[in-house]
Amino acid sequence: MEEIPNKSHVLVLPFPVQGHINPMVQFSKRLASRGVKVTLITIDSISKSMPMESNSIKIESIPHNDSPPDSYDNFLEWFHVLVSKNLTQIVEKLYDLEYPVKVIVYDSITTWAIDLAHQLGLKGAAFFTQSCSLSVIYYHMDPEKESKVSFEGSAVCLPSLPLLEKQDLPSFVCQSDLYPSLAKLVFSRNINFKKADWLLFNSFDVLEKEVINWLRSQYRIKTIGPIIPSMYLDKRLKDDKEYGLSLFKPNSETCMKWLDSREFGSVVYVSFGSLANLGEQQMEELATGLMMSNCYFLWVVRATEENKLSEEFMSKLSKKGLIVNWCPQLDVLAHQAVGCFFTHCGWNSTLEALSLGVPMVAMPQWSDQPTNAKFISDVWQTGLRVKAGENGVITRDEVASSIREVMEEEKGVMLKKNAIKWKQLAKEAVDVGGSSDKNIEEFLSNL
Ligand SMILES: O=c1ccn([C@@H]2O[C@H](COP(=O)(O)OP(=O)(O)O[C@H]3O[C@H](CO)[C@@H](O)[C@H](O)[C@H]3O)[C@@H](O)[C@H]2O)c(=O)[nH]1
Repeated sequence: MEEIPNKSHVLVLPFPVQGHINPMVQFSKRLASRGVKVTLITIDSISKSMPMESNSIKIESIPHNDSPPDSYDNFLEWFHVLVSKNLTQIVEKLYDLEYPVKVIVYDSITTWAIDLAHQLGLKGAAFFTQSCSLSVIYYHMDPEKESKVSFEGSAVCLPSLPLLEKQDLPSFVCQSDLYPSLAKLVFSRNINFKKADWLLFNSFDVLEKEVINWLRSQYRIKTIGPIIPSMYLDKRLKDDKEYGLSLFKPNSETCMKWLDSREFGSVVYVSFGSLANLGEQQMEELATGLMMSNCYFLWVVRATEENKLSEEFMSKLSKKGLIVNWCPQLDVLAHQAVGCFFTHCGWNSTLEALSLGVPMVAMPQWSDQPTNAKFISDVWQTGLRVKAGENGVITRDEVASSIREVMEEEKGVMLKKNAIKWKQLAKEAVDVGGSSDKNIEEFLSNL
């Protein structure tokens, strides 16, 4: 029987930072591959600096005269104002009888988008760029909630989650005084549970089974991940090798050439994502620890962080390592020379490592990363977590010994075995008929 085309038009509105753009652009491509029309809404400073490399989705870019503010909080407010001013006009411009705009898929952090969607007579789907576990923690520990759970003892027990110690909790829970307005904003994501028409999570059922079951018992959530370019997992979308909208320019050729000349499983790939800033002392310990591990390493140090590397380290670098400002991370993780990923545990990096079967050394920094590290080390058992010294700094010895444990010791063999198991399960989730695939299908058929 011939399939009836789904003549819907979906608008996708990511919060414009790399870790949020990647999964939402990728989700857009997944939808477009099923015949719906998809328009990604972003801002000029993003679309102009890096033209989109996908012709399956259209871009609607909002012009702005001023530069986006540097601080995260101010940026969010600035983005809110800009979108509010322009959204009606964009929706009117996209008016099409044959492919009517039906829904806005918005970043769960921009909770105001659900009201805008509803005012325009559209549905709103909140897209969560972090794990389901995070949402359950935020749900129970929301300071505004009357029956909130507070962290007092040495550990907290929340429904469906493993026992969480202080070091496993998101930074906004333990250090809310450190980032008060950002913390408020993070917890305000809970509004999505009340208002959104759909709740879409970049995760997959078996990965966070208990947590997802608990969330499902309360809300109609849909898991649609891991949402990474098709060529690395299910290979269903032809030529889908990159997310497509990179805010940093990767040194692809240098990285791949360097990796090609290394032996199987001999390289540690090190990256802290697009936002983290390590202190100078921590950079020094990390740099020395990498040298001491005696393994080859490919380290992404963003241009703004490079001045933290000492001359002494740089003078010895070429014997063991390569530093680049940005790399094609998926290609790197998929390379046979890479034996482990030394990571800050951003949710995308975590999912990418799981999907490509790469064991990890977890060195979380803030936000959701400590909880992701807990799952990596204790639940999925695909990595080790470094232990901080008394002043909170991870020492050179700790860096070197953790790497050696994953790269050379018996424990590393077990971690690799588990990593391969998760790779297979991730593939099954997104393959035709898999749990995430079915959820995307269902989302579209109910538009
Ligand atoms: O050299 C690099 C380094 C990273 N990446 C990509 O950039 C993304 C980074 O995302 P993520 O690992 O999630 O880290 P952050 O950029 O730090 O992401 C922010 O957003 C995530 C999703 O909300 C959160 O989980 C993180 O804690 C938060 O810091 C990934 O897709 C990587 O593949 C590259 O392509 N090249």
